[in-house]
Amino acid sequence: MSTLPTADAARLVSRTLALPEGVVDDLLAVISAEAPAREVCSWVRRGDGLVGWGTAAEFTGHGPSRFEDAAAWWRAMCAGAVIRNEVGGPGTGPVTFGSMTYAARSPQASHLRVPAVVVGRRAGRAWVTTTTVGEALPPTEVVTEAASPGAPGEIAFADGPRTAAEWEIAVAEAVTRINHGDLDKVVLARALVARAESDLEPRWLLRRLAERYDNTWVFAVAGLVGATPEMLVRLDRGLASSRVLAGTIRRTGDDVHDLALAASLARSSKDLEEHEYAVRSVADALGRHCGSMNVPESPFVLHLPNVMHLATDVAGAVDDGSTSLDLAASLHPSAAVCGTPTALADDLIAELEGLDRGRYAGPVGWMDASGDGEWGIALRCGQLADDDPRAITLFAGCGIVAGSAPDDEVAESDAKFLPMRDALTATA
Ligand SMILES: C=C(O[C@@H]1C=C(C(=O)O)C=C[C@H]1O)C(=O)O
Repeated sequence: MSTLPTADAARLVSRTLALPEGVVDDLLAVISAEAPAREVCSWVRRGDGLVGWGTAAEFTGHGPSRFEDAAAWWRAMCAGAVIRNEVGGPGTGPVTFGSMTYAARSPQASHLRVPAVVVGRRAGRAWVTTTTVGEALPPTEVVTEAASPGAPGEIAFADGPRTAAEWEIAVAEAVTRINHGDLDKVVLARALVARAESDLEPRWLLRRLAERYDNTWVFAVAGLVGATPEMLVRLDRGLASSRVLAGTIRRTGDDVHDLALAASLARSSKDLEEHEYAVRSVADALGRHCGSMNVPESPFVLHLPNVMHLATDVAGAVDDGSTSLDLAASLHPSAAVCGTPTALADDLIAELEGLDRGRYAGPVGWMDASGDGEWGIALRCGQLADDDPRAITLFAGCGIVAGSAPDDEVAESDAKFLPMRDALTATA
């Protein structure tokens, strides 16, 4: 069902040039104002990362083989490529952004997208890559600040397939199944639909998200826009690392009280148990590709403006030639977004959630021709509607374990909607 290129079509031609200091102070500001919403690509954290626009090549895939098909497509595109790269290092040369569906059963497509123009920044160095499919090197792009995006105006929010009250009942049912011994943990998600007065611009949302959530990766791929705090896997010249999050507490706005809450989160047996399942699932999957691993014994508390999470950074030295997308495929779905055991949790999600997650909770990120890249989990995000430029569906989910209280989980999901809700309703 996937669109694989023919050998002829696979000839990527790409040129990467260094940009002088001062040209790119703000990656998000250089994204072309003319780019249609679905063409805007972003992966930016604290000013570093990659943005892109335009289309050199595109892959869409479905079903259980979507990761394999995407990996084969990128290998074919890179095998025939002509690459002029005067910068070097991860994220230079031709780059594909990607966003994969959470579930193999989703009717929605998984995407790889090679922008015509990519601008990157890392440790004070900036570059521009132009890519095309054909014979001749593409012309270079003049990188400048684009016109500011417009605010979306008044926003109306409506329930997704389930109201909060209906979702609470689904959570209660999940707790019953867990107490009955059917499984240990399941992650259930809910959706909200937002409709704006004016067309929604990813550039507006990205900017607002980056301003407030500097501990996250601010992403956009094929209309999926968000700010994720969770790094599924980064591969940088053989070193793989992953930031596992699970176990959450809402912030109150009172810093002293929040510190006390952070201390209680680090001691909460319910949250530590939920966290341990997620770390195990990532460490086991990554361990299959790595000669040596570093798995810290206890988590730290990651502070975000809306919530705090238990977090563990896992690392390993990859010894089997896997690319970052191969690693993302074997890590997905982790217990942070699915549950434990995986197959039972996945079945319960299908039974109770009443939602097509689409690409929410799937891997989102980028990869270069060497296979290095970064894939986060698409959380704290929204999917722009295909048929309505003013509509976006927002998603939030919570890990449910034996000690979970359904009303607390509703409040936690509300807190997880906040980054996108605030970005939509910000006035400037
Ligand atoms: C599923 C989401 O978040 C995940 C669930 C968490 C939890 O239940 O504690 C914490 C971080 C994420 O791994 C989401 O934000 O939608």
